[in-house]
Amino acid sequence: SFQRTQYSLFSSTSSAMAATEESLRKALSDKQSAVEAQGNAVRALKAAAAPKADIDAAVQSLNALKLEKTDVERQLQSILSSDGGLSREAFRQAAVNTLERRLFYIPSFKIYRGVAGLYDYGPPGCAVKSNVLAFWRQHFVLEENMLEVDCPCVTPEVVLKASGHVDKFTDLMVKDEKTGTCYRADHLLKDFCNEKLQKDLTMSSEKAAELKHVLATLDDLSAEALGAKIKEYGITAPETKNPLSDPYPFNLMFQTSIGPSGLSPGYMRPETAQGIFVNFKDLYYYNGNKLPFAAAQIGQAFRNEISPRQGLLRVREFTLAEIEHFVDPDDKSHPKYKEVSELEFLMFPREEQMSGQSAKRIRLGEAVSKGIVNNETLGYFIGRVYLFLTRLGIDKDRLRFRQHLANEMAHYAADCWDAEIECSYGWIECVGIADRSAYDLRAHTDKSGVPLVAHEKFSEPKEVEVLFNINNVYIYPVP
Ligand SMILES: Nc1ncnc2c1ncn2[C@@H]1O[C@H](COP(=O)(O)OP(=O)(O)OP(=O)(O)O)[C@@H](O)[C@H]1O
Repeated sequence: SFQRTQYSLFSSTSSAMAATEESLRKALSDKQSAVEAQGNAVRALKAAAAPKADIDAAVQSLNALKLEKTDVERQLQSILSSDGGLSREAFRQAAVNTLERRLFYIPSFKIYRGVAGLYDYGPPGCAVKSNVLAFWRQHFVLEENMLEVDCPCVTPEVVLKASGHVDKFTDLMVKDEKTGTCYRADHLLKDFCNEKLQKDLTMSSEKAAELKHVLATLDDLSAEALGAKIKEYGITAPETKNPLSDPYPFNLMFQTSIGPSGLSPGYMRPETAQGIFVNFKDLYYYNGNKLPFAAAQIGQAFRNEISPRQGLLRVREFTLAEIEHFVDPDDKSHPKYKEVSELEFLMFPREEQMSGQSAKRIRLGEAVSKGIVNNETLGYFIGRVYLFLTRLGIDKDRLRFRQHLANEMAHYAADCWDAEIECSYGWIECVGIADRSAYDLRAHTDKSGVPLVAHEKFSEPKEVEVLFNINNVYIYPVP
């Protein structure tokens, strides 16, 4: 309850704050121009040796304008650091100190000075975690009759090669050119934009809009584009101010080898989903060879994050709870969709992000019928995640569903939405909901040679034409 009371101090909604901020920035830039013009007028009067009364009157209006400008500056400053009088940083520090003192969590291996991104849960932390997981299991696995599995964390290379993780599970990294310290390139750019927006009161509204656009499209930037922005804004290493290298990809998986020979490479799994995909054939059989069905898994995931920060929000080992729902690609309706279609909450479609608008309240049914959300099944899970998070106690005004930008999604994905929660670190992704098409099943079918497919029995026999390209053995089923 301590936490909820403190958070309720941050009262303004972010969209109202954004509108006020924009109008204050505009007012400040108008006042700045007026002060400059009046200053020029005073100088011109003095140069022309105008009568003293005229000069005094002009100086008086200049001073009045300066006062008005200072007033707008103060208002802008106050909304930029606004949190009801309690600084977010100070509040967070107080919360962290309390949680650590009461052993909700403890930096792992503390007596050896700890390891960044690794944490232990103490007794109350274990109790909270176990309650959250029990509720997750109840809300998703039991209420939806999902098939739960529990697979190993150590995964042979072949599985993660097939899924694309060995080649593509990377973040863009930059290095301090003198000390070699590593940073995540997009995080440095994000911090730069946020700090500028908060602290640079003289920034024009055009520049502010540009930085907001960079923030909105950050996940969309290629290594080259990120490098160009870092250079353009003169971003340097945070601690030393040394120049930074160009961004380059770093694979986040912890590598290991399985067995004593060292000949069988493996990785600590970066997600639990692959365990479900490789078991598809048996799970489908267990489900009576029928679609749709869902499988779920709760377990540890490991990511060698470049520079873990933000406490428990970005760590190197964490518990993931994942669901894979398998559906007929030609029929993505959901029998229980009606149960969630009337829910209304904050959604942030990609169009709004690109044009610099804020998230808005949309009825889920409307988002699906207008095609903003790609299909009913995806919409159903967005609704279920909304119910899960709000029943867990998340404030619905600090919860939004943000659609991935086109390039942010993997090429095979049809649509992706992140549930984001606004906390003292800003909007943080907590759940990812994606229509991944049949990419993973197809990839494991190709690599393993075991067909991970479902069959549909038509009520009437159908005649289909199949074209064979003998050279490449491509098969084109004609619907
Ligand atoms: N290092 C981490 N520590 C804690 N939670 C994480 C970490 N990485 C991802 N998550 C959480 O796991 C969920 C699923 O992971 P997903 O693969 O979608 O993340 P992601 O999009 O790769 O994350 P990001 O791009 O922020 O690194 C995310 O929604 C996020 O809440």
